[in-house]
Amino acid sequence: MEEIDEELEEEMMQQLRFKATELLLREEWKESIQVYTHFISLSLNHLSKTTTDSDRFNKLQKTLCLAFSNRAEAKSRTHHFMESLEDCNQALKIDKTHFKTLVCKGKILLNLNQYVNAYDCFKSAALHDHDIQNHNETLNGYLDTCKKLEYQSRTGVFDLSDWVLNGFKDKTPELAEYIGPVEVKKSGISGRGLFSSKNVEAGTLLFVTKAVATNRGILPECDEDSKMVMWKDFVEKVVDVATKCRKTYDLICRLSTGEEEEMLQVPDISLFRPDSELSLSESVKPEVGKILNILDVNSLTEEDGISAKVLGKNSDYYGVGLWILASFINHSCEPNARRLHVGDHLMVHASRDIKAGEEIFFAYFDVLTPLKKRAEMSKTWGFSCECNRCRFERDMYDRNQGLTEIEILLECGSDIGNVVVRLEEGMKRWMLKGGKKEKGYLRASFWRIFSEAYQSERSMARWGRRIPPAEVVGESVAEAVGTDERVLKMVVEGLRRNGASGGFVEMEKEMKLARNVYGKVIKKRKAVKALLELCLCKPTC
Ligand SMILES: C[S@@+](CC[C@H](N)C(=O)[O-])C[C@H]1O[C@@H](n2cnc3c(N)ncnc32)[C@H](O)[C@@H]1O
Repeated sequence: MEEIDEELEEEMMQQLRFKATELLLREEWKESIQVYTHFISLSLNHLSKTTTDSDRFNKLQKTLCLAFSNRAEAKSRTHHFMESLEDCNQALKIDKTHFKTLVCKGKILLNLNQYVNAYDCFKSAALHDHDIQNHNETLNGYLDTCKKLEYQSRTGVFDLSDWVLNGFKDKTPELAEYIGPVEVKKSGISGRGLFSSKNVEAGTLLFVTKAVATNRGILPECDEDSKMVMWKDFVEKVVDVATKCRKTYDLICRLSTGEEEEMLQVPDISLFRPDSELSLSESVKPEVGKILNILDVNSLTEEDGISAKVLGKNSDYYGVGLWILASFINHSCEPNARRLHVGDHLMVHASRDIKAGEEIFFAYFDVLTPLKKRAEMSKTWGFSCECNRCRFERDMYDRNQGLTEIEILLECGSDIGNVVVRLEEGMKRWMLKGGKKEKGYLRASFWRIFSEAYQSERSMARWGRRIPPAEVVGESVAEAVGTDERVLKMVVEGLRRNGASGGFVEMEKEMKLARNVYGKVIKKRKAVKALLELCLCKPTC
């Protein structure tokens, strides 16, 4: 009787195994996971009873190892990386040289930014490869990738030059996660902030981090409905990742919901390092409401990130994402850092020199806009900006009528050149002592009129002699509130228009400014020049 039962059970296991393999081959991952789970549970039960017959025992162990390995593959395809890793470990417990499992585990570890551990897995796979000819190339590719990413994440040496020089036609470069000279500390602005732990020069890479999730698309004409659909999909993606990875969920939960920021804990920077402890605990049921609040406060859009428009994307492109470490950066209307989106990675670099202990800020929204507009924008983020620039400008509006008069002139449709002259002359009167930085602030706030005036031959013919050259205005803005592509374009066009371009000093000036905008991750001079030319072709916003 027992024998018949056993036979039946074996036959059933055989059928389950065939079915699971078939589903795996058809890439029906979820279904295949289910069948493998059933098979594994029966096999484990069977194995516990098969202790005397060593041949049968070994055969069963072998099929069990393969089942764990295949289920790991299916789980990794559905992004259940932690569970997949557990299955790999189970398979390797049975056979630590199991080629397929070693490769699968290597790929998961690579995905989880565990470059050294991934390298060890691929190396071990290469040692136990029975089909050297077929696998060599793939394995060598993985080994090279691990080495390259480990080097990047250790040294912070990244170079996107070749990609740029190829016109962004190659596939997006592979990037490691990297944490440079930064730490999270209590901020004088609100809650926590990210701070520089060293003196760094403009252009220096501060960190590179991969998105928890992103959602991208082409949205013509600011289509709000489609934006909503994209947002909903994005939220679902974040919840999905949080459900599948406890570590990510724990990190997300450390982010601000915008309320009671002073009570929030300051996390140690080591928590964000790619090699920080992985927790293999089972998946969690995230609090969706909490995640929603966190996403409201911390998601970044790519539409204003330079890569959206420069690095190969068109202007209708809209992308939204959550990058955890970047979420500790507070906003300033005179930022000292910029972000560059490359694929799902966010590269943050200093756009001005930053001293050790100084807080790092980037702009959450366009800061080349008047105070009123910036106040509206920060309100949508749920705060009122108290940066030096906002305080200075608020004080200016309170103290004298000059700026209000400038705004009235603009509203009345006065000649742009005339308004620029009024502003320039007003600034001489209002800022009796130098006020170089303050001039830069106001020029940044009235950026639009400067930019329109320089574009208008009529205005320049009439008012040009009383308007400072474009490069002077651009440089003062860059110094006061930092650079962006529009500032770069204004300076370079100004230099070229005045015939001042081409000399060594001017060339160096252009290159330095471009490095501040794009960061030192574009190493080759030729690539910086290519970006510069691309930026000059774009219409002035
Ligand atoms: C992405 S988080 C920045 C990190 C945050 N301070 C924290 O402790 O997690 C955005 C939130 O920080 C605060 N914040 C950022 N910049 C600010 C600023 N310039 N002034 C006031 N609050 C700011 C606001 O509460 C905003 O909702």
